[in-house]
Amino acid sequence: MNSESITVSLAVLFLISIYGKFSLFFPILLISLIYSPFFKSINNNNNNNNDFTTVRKRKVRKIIAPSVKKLSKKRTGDIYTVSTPNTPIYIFYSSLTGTSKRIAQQIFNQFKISNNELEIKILSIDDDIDDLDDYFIKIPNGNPRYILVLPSYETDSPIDYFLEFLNETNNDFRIDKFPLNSLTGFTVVGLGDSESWGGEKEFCYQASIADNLISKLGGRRMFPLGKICVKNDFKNVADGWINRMIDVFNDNEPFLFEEEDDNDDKEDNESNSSDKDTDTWEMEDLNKSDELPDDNGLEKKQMVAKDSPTYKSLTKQGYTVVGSHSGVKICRWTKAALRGRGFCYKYAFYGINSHRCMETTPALSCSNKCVFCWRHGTNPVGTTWRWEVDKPELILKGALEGHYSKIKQMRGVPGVISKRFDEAFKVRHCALSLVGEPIFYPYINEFLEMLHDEEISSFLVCNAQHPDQLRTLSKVTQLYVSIDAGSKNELKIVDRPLFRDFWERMEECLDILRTIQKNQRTVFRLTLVKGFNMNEIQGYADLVERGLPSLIEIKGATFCGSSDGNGNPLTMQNIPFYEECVKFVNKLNEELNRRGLNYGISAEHSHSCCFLIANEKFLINGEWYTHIDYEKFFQLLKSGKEFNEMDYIAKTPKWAYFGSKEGGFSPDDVRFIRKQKKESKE
Ligand SMILES: Cc1cc2nc3c(=O)[nH]c(=O)nc-3n(C[C@H](O)[C@H](O)[C@H](O)COP(=O)(O)O)c2cc1C
Ligand code: SF4
Repeated sequence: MNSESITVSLAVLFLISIYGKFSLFFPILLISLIYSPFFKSINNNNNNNNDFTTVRKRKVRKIIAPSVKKLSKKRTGDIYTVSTPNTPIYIFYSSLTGTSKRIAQQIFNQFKISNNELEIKILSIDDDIDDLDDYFIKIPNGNPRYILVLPSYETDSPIDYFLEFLNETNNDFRIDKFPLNSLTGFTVVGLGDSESWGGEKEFCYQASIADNLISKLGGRRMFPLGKICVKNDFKNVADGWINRMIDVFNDNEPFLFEEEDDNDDKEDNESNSSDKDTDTWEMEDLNKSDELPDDNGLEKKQMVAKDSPTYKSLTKQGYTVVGSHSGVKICRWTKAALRGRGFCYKYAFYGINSHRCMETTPALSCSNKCVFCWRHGTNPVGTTWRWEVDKPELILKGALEGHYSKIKQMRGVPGVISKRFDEAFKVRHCALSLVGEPIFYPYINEFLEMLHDEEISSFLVCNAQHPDQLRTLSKVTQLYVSIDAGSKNELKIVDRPLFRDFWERMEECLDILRTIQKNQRTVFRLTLVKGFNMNEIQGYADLVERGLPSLIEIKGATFCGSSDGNGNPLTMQNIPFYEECVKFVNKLNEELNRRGLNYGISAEHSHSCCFLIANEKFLINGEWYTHIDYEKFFQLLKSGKEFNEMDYIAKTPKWAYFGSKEGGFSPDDVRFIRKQKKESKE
């Protein structure tokens, strides 16, 4: 306790003691408050000791790095020397606009030049690491050394998720309190812009938080946190930090590491406040923008703020960002249908008019990082909603405006059919499946109701990771869950889920489909990726048996860019051929029938390598009824009565049948094959 607090406390004590009968109670209360952890933490936060050899107070732990020697014990705790043999080095970085990636690469190259023998790896936290647990909970062998290169963004970015992960690990009682103890050591370098974000809690603030959290998780700081401004003598400062750091890492000189003792807590707390707070950073800084505080008193960021790199990346890819977390994009089938060049597979399977369909999402963030997803590295990820929330009215209005403005741009395109162009200005279908996870949006039910009020059908796709939201989801025209693999191992590889209990979550979602949501028209969507998820027929059949969906859509993955820097590791080798997909579909159908589950292959859209297996309740008198009577659906909704998926079925046209000569291509349209493709076919 410092002298000011003692003076204030004595004055307050004196005043209170003049109240006769409370004279004993208040002084006792005040004294206990002064010694309480709350007062202590306020007091401690005023101390900004940045000595990198000390760490925050914590329980004493077993030191398991082999090269740690106890030097002495003093009142504040034990002091160790940690020698730095040539253990492997891991350079982690996160980068939205490339600067941190370049610095990480420079560190990698310089280490290589200085010591060719060194085992050294460079990893993008966002793209190369499927599971953060593998590096920040279970540590790779050999007591490695970690170097983290982190930019700071006041707007939401993948770094927020990384910091959230470190913070959760720090608070998770199931996990070893000091998982980073087996590292030989670590250092962090932050990149930021001190001209625009010069405040103490702004400049490189996320690197500071990471540095603090890694230390709390048991990491031993081998070199002080670096903060480099990209606008201010950038090259010199960066070179200086990197050179000194590499010298220190290579010189094998032991460094000091101090740890606090938990035995004489009270005494230490009282007398050593000055060496407790190496960190002036608290978790509130994770969310430090000036937006509305949430229920926990934390401040919230926008998911995709207008000035963020994510916004730029999404708009460059043709998305219209609506509000701060929703998006709309005109689909290539919508354009094709406007030009009479064919409808998407949903026209063949369910009668969706592609030119009257809007593809949108009220939540651009996702809790997976699927290998076949067309989103590119910068997209927001998270397991909980940590952003500002936009109202459903704003989202629907903005999405329709964005969609119509893109339709308008099509007016001069050769071949646009005027009737379809007119119709396109009254959207009839909404595919909630663009990127991200629509069910994550806190007002998804209100949003659906608004769509239905406008007589817009809703096809909602979810990733089977949010059972709580699925349980309370209201009626949709068609409810999808993505089933991206038939086994836990494959699902982890394909979806790269953020949830640790991703498999159990998926199983729970399937149980919900079979029970609570049994009246919905449910669809499993399988995306086949060669070399990833095409073998586990038994596993897929188990999942079908568990969820009992009305329909199963099976689609060969489409190629959406190289693995070069966009977080998508697929190449053309992973895209299955039509015949390979047919083989898979036949096998799955046979397995379902073998188990006594009545499904049949009903339709196909060979053009996009897409197939439909349907429950045989949709096969009436030898004819398939997988199409939807949309009018009927809205009538039923308005009636307020209970209804199920069989109440709004319609007949499937023969040209959409599996094996038909049209292969699901609408006979009203003309198939257009791009010149290049045509030539290669010929
Ligand atoms: C939208 C936006 C927000 C930023 N916010 C901060 C900030 O809060 N603090 C800071 O020090 N730098 C901030 N910066 C600067 C970046 O951290 C800096 O440009 C960094 O080099 C980016 O690294 P990267 O290219 O690896 O993504 C911001 C930059 C942008 C574009
Ligand atoms: S259903 Fe999907 S693919 Fe078909 S038009 Fe709509 S958004 Fe495009």
